[in-house]
Amino acid sequence: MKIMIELEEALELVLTRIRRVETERVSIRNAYKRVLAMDVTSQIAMPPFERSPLDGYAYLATAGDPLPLQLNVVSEIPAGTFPERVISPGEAAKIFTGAPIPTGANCVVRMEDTKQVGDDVTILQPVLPGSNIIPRGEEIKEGDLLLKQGFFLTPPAIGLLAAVGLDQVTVYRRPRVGLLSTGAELMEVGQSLRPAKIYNSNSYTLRGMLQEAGCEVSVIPIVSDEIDETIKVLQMLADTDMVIATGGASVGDYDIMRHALAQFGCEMLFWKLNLKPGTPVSVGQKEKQLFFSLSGNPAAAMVTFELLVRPAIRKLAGRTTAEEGRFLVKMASDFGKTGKQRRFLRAQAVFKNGEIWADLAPAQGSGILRSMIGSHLLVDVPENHGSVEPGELLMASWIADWEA
Ligand SMILES: Nc1nc2c(c(=O)[nH]1)N[C@H]1C(S)=C(S)[C@@H](COP(=O)(O)OP(=O)(O)OC[C@H]3O[C@@H](n4cnc5c(N)ncnc54)[C@H](O)[C@@H]3O)O[C@H]1N2
Ligand code: MOO
Repeated sequence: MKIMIELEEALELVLTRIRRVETERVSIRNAYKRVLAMDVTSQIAMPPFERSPLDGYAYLATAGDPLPLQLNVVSEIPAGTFPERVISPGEAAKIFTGAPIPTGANCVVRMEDTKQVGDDVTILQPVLPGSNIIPRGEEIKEGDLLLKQGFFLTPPAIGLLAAVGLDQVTVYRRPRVGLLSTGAELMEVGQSLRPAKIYNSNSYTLRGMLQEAGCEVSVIPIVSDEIDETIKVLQMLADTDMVIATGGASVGDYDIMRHALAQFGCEMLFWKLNLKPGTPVSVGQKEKQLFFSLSGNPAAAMVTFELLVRPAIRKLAGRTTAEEGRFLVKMASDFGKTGKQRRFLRAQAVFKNGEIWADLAPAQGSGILRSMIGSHLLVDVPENHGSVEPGELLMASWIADWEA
């Protein structure tokens, strides 16, 4: 097992082990935030017919039309009505927005530039041939590739599926993730706090992050620091794709997680990342299941979730669209960095003069959950960097899917 590796190496080790989940058919009504498992091509053109973008009159325009132009209104075409009547020279059809252009007409003049009296209309502002006609297939042609496999279905994407008449799509099933918190000091909410105990918060934080990432989550209430009990719990999670445990990850006598994983039959990929917070991460694999043992420290667990677990879930879920990129931010605060290790700092994004400034959360301790409230960014301070100065440029990434 490798010990103390770089994040990038850890990501590669983990991502090569991940096979995306199987597929299922769902109604587009239930497809929001699901991942497409098929390429979607359109069977129809959109719009399926030439149509009018405005309310007015359709007629056959020529370059030398007199001004004003007198026409005989021979039909009316509301949206949704097929125009049977062919329009001959000297005739016009009263037409409404979204209605098909009648045969024989080659333009639409807007209502405001006309005057109708009885069956006669005067065109006060004649238009050129071709004016105000939306061509068939303006947006989509038959056979167009609309969305690729791996696309994360957003509201406009689902609207697009509806626009071309698809009522069902093949998507990847939701990843199933098991979550457990270890620690003899932990208590569940709803009980009064006993001496030397704290409430379990990690299960709640991570459950939300997993649900937001589109996972089905099985939460196991608190597990003690016993290897045997931990193995029993891991057995209970046999039908999950991934298990995330917090606590018991470090070097103490009660830090049993990686030993439990190994005894359970996992191949251990690595232990410890060369970064802070969250150094003592380990990852194991048993058959198709991946196991992440994260630090019990609440902020450290969230940061390593962002850095390592989230990309793994994206791949498991079948997503292929680009991850949120990294970008330069200007530091709005200083940070007296003591250790040599690479450090990820939590910061609020502040927009000033068209630039993104990173205003650091006041407390950066691994256990300080409040530092994640209102933090939008993880700022990457390289190894051996020394203290961070205000105005300095550093790389950062968005902490996905959160709002302040
Ligand atoms: N001698 C050493 N000690 C420690 C080292 C080290 O290298 N040598 N590493 C430190 C670092 S860095 C970290 S990070 C922590 C990681 O500890 P564990 O992953 O083993 O986590 P625990 O000890 O179980 O818990 C740490 C901290 O977080 C609290 N906690 C745990 N679970 C929860 C939960 N579900 N909800 C809320 N809070 C939780 C726990 O009570 C501890 O206070 O190890 C250092 N030690
Ligand atoms: O790696 Mo730990 O989270 O720094 O304290």
